[in-house]
Amino acid sequence: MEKLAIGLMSGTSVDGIDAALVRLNGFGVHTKVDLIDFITLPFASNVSEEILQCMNINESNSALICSLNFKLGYLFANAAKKVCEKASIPLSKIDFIASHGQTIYHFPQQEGRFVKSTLQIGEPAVIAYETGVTVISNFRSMDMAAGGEGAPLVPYADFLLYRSNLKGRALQNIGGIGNVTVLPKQGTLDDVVAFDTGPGNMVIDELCKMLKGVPFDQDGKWASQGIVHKEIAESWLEMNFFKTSPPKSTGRELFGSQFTKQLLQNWRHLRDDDLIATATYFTALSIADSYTQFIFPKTYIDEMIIGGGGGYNETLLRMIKELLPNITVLTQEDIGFSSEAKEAVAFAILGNETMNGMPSNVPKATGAGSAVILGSITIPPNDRNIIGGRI
Ligand SMILES: Nc1ncnc2c1ncn2[C@@H]1O[C@H](COP(=O)(O)OP(=O)(O)OP(=O)(O)O)[C@@H](O)[C@H]1O
Ligand SMILES: CC(=O)N[C@H]1[C@@H]2OC[C@@H](O2)[C@@H](O)[C@@H]1O[C@H](C)C(=O)O
Repeated sequence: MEKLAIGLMSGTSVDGIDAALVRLNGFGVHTKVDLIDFITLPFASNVSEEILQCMNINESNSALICSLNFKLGYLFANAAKKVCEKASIPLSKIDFIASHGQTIYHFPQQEGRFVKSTLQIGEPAVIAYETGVTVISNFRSMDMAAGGEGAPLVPYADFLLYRSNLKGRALQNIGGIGNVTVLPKQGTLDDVVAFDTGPGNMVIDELCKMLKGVPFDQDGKWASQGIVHKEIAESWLEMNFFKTSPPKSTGRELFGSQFTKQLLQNWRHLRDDDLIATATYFTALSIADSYTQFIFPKTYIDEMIIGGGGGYNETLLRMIKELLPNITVLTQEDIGFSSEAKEAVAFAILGNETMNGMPSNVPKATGAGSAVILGSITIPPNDRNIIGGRI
């Protein structure tokens, strides 16, 4: 049966809310998905600052998180309304909204008194009330309850959309964080491997903010003008995270502003453009090294397909191609999809699985003990039929 759904995503870059309006047919391996429309609503600078403050363990507090949860709920609801307006489709025609929310903190493993846990905020009751549409949210918690890291979750959608009988594929996302889904040629869901490769644009963005007063390195321009200090980037790769075998996930906790401040302190003698070039090479190297260590020994890869905003950084793309000369490196655009919309579409697909009672984590990717149905369902205020059988 055909369904209309909206996927909402706000990622680790904290640049804005992506909203993808999609048409879905079927579920599981029979899923067909068409992107009808897509928007990004950038965060006002005071909102992104507040989110970053909430994420910072030294600056956050419970009042801030309490308020931001609702504030983001309204912003997510607005993004859903706006994408419907753009597509001239009334909200009343939407079957469900799948909202990833904003990750505020992520402990993939226990750290001292902090137990393994993850928190995505953006109150689903507000989204359901404001739109009158059923909302699926809190996707990561059930995977973590089942022993997983709660991330990455997109691999399930990657398997449905990009598996191939002819080619081994690696879907490389370069958002704030980098993560890869490995789809062996003729593989089944059980053959899918996925993990976070390290920083995506996070360190580059931080350097651009601190050194240039701009949010990111547009098309990789600053990096293209700088000199790469390969030996310095290689020394950053000595961190334990890069040596750990998958499953593994990471975030701003490891590669956020603290990390970049430390780099600036240690390498302050380098020219600004050289630091940005070296950080860009660091991302490229961390991706290439992940493939060499953990993917190539087990799986033949024909092509890497890059998604996420990093796909627009031409210098980063060139460096990845140079470091991995034996595989074809493409972007989502090269194969007729959208780099920006990919994750929002993926969450609409995960929401569809939940509404059909299907598990959608990939235990090998997250480390969960079993495949589980993801998400919490929030019923809109006046929908009395939903428990009676529509789910
Ligand atoms: N034209 C461009 N040139 C260079 N970099 C760009 C460009 N457009 C976007 N980016 C980068 O992409 C980032 C946003 O990427 P994206 O929206 O995929 O991240 P995200 O979804 O927030 O992160 P994650 O996938 O880790 O959750 C920006 O912060 C910027 O660094
Ligand atoms: C905890 C969390 O929000 N993790 C994100 C983050 O951003 C990229 C990478 O780190 C990935 O692990 C994950 O997001 C994508 C959407 C995922 O779950 O597949």
